[in-house]
Amino acid sequence: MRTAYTADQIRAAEHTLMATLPPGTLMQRAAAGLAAACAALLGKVYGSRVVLLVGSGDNGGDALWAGERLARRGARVAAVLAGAKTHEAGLAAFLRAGGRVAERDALGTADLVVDGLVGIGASGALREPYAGLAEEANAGRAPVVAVDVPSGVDASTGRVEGAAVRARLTVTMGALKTGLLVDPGAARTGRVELVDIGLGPHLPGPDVAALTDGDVAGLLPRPGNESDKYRRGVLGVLAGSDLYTGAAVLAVGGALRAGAGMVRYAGPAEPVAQVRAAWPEAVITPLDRPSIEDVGRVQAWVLGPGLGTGDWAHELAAQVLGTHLPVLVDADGLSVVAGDRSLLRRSAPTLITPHAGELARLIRAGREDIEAARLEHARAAAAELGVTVLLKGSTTVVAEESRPVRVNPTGTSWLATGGTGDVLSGVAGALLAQGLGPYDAGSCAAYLHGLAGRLAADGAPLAAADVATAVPAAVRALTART
Ligand SMILES: NC(=O)C1=CN([C@@H]2O[C@H](COP(=O)(O)OP(=O)(O)OC[C@H]3O[C@@H](n4cnc5c(N)ncnc54)[C@H](OP(=O)(O)O)[C@@H]3O)[C@@H](O)[C@H]2O)[C@@H](O)CC1
Ligand SMILES: Nc1ncnc2c1ncn2[C@@H]1O[C@H](COP(=O)(O)OP(=O)(O)O)[C@@H](O)[C@H]1O
Ligand SMILES: [K+]
Repeated sequence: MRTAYTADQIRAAEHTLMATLPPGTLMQRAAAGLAAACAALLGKVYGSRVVLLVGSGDNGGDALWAGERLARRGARVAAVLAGAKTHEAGLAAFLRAGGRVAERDALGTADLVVDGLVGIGASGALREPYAGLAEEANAGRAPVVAVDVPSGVDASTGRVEGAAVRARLTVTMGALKTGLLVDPGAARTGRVELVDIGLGPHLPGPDVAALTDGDVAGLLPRPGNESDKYRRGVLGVLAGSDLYTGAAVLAVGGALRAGAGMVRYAGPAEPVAQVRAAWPEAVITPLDRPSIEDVGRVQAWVLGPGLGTGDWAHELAAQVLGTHLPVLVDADGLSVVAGDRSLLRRSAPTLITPHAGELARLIRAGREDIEAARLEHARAAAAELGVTVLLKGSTTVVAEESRPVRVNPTGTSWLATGGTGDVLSGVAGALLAQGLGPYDAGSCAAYLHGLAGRLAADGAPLAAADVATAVPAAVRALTART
């Protein structure tokens, strides 16, 4: 598990650790790691041109002390001082080592730029001259190494208001910051390297967590010797309508590929014909009225993709959410519950899988506000609705009350195509049916779906059905790597 923390959490841990150490020790540890990472990126240190963007706080101090180390190894290091004040000891050591203070035009000839403008002490959008320097660094040819966080990215949330550095590499001190894992901030970090400064024992419980291959491999249910199709977990899928048939086919496909012992599909004539043709493995109940009575026993339900939003869908939603089984609500199912939130008041686990627009309708917020602050809104929705929330998008997050938000590290923007969400609902539903709780089912499904998306795309466009097809390969890949 990779864990990440807010700026306040980091600051508190640093405070405790610093009290046990001689002054300056942490900054020296940070600078040593930063200088080593810069040297590795440069390849050849001697004679290379490094430009430091130095803000007024300790983030600038880190940059200056790392610049000092690089200068001692023969790099030509220039510091552009952006703040009204500068870390005094860092600047003095930097100058002693042969570093020089320069104007911003030094950026034009840099081989490497070190962004030490602001770190966890930043507040609000970058002000001038910081904002202009960040943009100039982004426009240049030299790779940018961000110190702790790319300046302009909110370390605690990943929010970006205004200009922000776009780094090739972010060297972060002590522990990951939440903003490095969540878009739009995560899109600015490049590769993230963690420098151990001894903070570990002083950190509290994490703000967010990201699963790894090993975590997912450990959580995924596997059939044992004694397994049969019923014991592995049966999923019921209520999806599709005569108008929208594809959603049913894709959701059932995702579920079958994600290890359900059996998938029972129930729906009207058109999607029944399509699902039957695509998936002979599914057990099908044609519905001429909205009732789950004849569907047979299941261990979990998926409700919603392509279902429509009229009386038919409302009736099915009321019945399924009235059971004591885990239910995943997606797509049209979310529109139905947005119109009648009392349907979500139940004691069995409920996992909802909205994209930003669907969550906006559910919690009466603005879509753009949700996209800019995914974590906060997913958390707020989980608390307000009393359900587990998987918020889809460029960074998928899974929020459940009193637990760190799980931030999904896999995926590719090739997944931004119609129908991939339907596949995800099938995958997550299958994991619920196999006995995972909604928090693990949601976060493992997002992980597998993102990995399957990467395998299916492999640098080129994909269709949603390809993602379902690639789910077994994703399971194999992550198992092989652990
Ligand atoms: N503590 C430790 O033990 C260790 C800390 N470490 C390092 O210290 C970093 C934290 O340092 P920090 O606390 O000095 O804050 P920091 O991020 O440099 O910036 C604060 C200054 O920036 C300014 N400013 C703020 N917002 C702004 C804006 N929007 N636009 C423009 N300017 C803005 C504001 O200055 P002002 O404008 O008030 O002059 C404020 O005072 C941390 O990220 C890590 O790199 C490591 O060495 C490990 C050990
Ligand atoms: N820019 C992106 N980067 C990565 N994944 C994305 C991006 N945009 C969308 N996705 C993923 O693609 C899927 C789209 O789901 P959804 O919006 O429900 O589409 P649909 O309703 O057409 O199935 C989600 O899993 C989402 O996380
Ligand atoms: K920075």
